[in-house]
Amino acid sequence: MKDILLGVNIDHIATIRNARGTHYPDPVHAAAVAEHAGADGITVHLREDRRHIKDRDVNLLKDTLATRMNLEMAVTEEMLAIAENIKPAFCCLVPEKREELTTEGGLEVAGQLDKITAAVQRLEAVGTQVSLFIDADKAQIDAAKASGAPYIEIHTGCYADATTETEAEQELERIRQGVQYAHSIGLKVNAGHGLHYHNVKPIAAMPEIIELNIGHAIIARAAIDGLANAVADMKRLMLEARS
Ligand SMILES: CC(=O)[C@@H](O)[C@H](O)COP(=O)(O)O
Ligand SMILES: NCC(=O)COP(=O)(O)O
Repeated sequence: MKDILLGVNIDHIATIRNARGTHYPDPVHAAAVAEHAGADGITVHLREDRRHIKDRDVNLLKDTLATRMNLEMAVTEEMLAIAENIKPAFCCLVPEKREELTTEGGLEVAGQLDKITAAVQRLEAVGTQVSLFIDADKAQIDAAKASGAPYIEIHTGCYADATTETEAEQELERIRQGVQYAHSIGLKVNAGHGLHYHNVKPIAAMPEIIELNIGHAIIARAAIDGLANAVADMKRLMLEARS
């Protein structure tokens, strides 16, 4: 059985921290725990609006990660300058809309090939391997190849959001075709977005995929799985105070 890698996206540890403006939970701490549990890499999306991950997190993770950072970011001058300074092992270029709840689709590479190619060259020049977050669409895959990026990450959101089995099967087949085609033209293929404990297996079974990036579902599961201990600890402290 061929190995598959897991990149753990810790954005939503920062979402919880930022909800109260506290110092906890700290994404840096979460990254260490995820690595200890077997994560092959840590993914953070530094959004232009800094709604979850902050510059401080990226700066600290750069010095503390035992595995490797996959920095997701929009293709803007500000983000390119940050990445040139941080020099993450991987940089995943993603589309970004200020109002969106989460990433809504793949990056338009074919329509802005010169801009993406220039970004790839700048990042590769500092030793960062670039991945393009794209839909499983032949034109986008061909454009990704033309840009010189060694990796793509196939957007699995439409599969994850499918509301019927038929729709999920269709999306899965579209992803399968895209993954196989990208692999056949020499691209290294990752995948991610919206994957959870009930939908991951058919994607993980695709042998061409090197790595899955998964965040929201893992952080959500951690909150639920950790709740019993968290409540018991608090109750113990309160009772101790009365003893
Ligand atoms: C690019 C991608 O699929 C994810 O990293 C997603 O954008 C995470 O961003 P949020 O955590 O803000 O949803
Ligand atoms: N690129 C996908 C990612 O990093 C995690 O997405 P999600 O699991 O939080 O939807």
